[in-house]
Amino acid sequence: MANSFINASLPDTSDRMLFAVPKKGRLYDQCLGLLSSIGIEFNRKPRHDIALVTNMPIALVFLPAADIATYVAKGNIDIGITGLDIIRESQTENDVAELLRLGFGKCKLQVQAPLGHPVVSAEDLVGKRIVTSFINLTKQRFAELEGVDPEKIRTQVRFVSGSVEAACGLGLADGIVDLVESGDTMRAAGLHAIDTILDTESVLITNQHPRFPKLAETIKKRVEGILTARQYVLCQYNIDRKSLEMACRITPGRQAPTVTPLEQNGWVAVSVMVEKKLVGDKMDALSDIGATDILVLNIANARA
Ligand SMILES: Nc1ncnc2c1ncn2[C@@H]1O[C@H](COP(=O)(O)OP(=O)(O)OP(=O)(O)O)[C@@H](O)[C@H]1O
Ligand SMILES: O=P(O)(O)OC[C@H]1O[C@H](OP(=O)(O)OP(=O)(O)O)[C@H](O)[C@@H]1O
Repeated sequence: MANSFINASLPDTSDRMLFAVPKKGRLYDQCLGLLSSIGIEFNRKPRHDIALVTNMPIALVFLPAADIATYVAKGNIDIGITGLDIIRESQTENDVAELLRLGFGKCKLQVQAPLGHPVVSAEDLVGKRIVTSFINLTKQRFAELEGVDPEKIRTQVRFVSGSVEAACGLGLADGIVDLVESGDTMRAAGLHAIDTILDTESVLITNQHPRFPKLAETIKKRVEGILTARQYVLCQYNIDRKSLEMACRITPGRQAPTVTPLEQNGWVAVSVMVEKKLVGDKMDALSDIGATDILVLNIANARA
């Protein structure tokens, strides 16, 4: 059960859903962008980690991404955004409900070793020294490799809180486990990836028993609408009715295309949602079967 913040210098959050957002780091900008696109308005005073939303009964709580899953799991926070890696590392997956994958903060948790060394697979690091911020996931992976329980592994797994990639160069580790997106940080440290433990991205989570289930559902639907709008475009074109069946096979839409008769005899106008990443191919194919006036429009928001 979430507690309100009881402190005279803090705003009264007792009647508000507490929504945790990373206070800095890789997910921060994307989260603020998402909050703005779902219509959440707030004023955050400098150095304040709680901000009252002005147009919904919500209080935003800015927390380290690494702590958000734990707060949500324990019920101190009702809903939040964090990384899948953090949920798994904090072993809270059974205590939080994953509402939506958000499509940003995508990266891999990988075992890495110095280039030019004989270590070419994670098995080669069994019994050696590993440094990481992801102690639990690392121990689980080496437990699998060693065929024992995580607390019985021979591999020495040591925690550092950041700049993990420096550990091998400084002589503290034979290998590391850390997040990799572009691979630039890894390569700059003279490392290469030898195993992937997890593919991660940011997720919207709630407590299993949220205090404000209707409001949490509203947030989920709004976010879903924005994700759909980001993923799809609206494609409009004209086509001879004789080719309509073929055109509908090319652009079946999410549900079905909208078809409107044109004044021009035997022709129809089609309006249909198309996945953004496929739109070039779809336009080529439509053009090949004689479609004309093919237009592609961005979708600002959507609701199923
Ligand atoms: N390079 C990256 N690309 C994409 N997502 C990332 C990347 N690095 C981290 N993330 C995601 O963002 C989350 C927060 O990581 P980030 O490095 O921003 O932490 P932080 O809050 O700044 O803390 P720290 O001070 O420990 O770095 C990670 O758990 C992961 O889900
Ligand atoms: O593959 P890349 O695109 O180079 O990204 C990977 C880096 O990003 C993260 O750190 P971040 O830069 O967020 O800072 P941190 O080391 O302080 O956590 C992660 O810990 C890696 O170091």
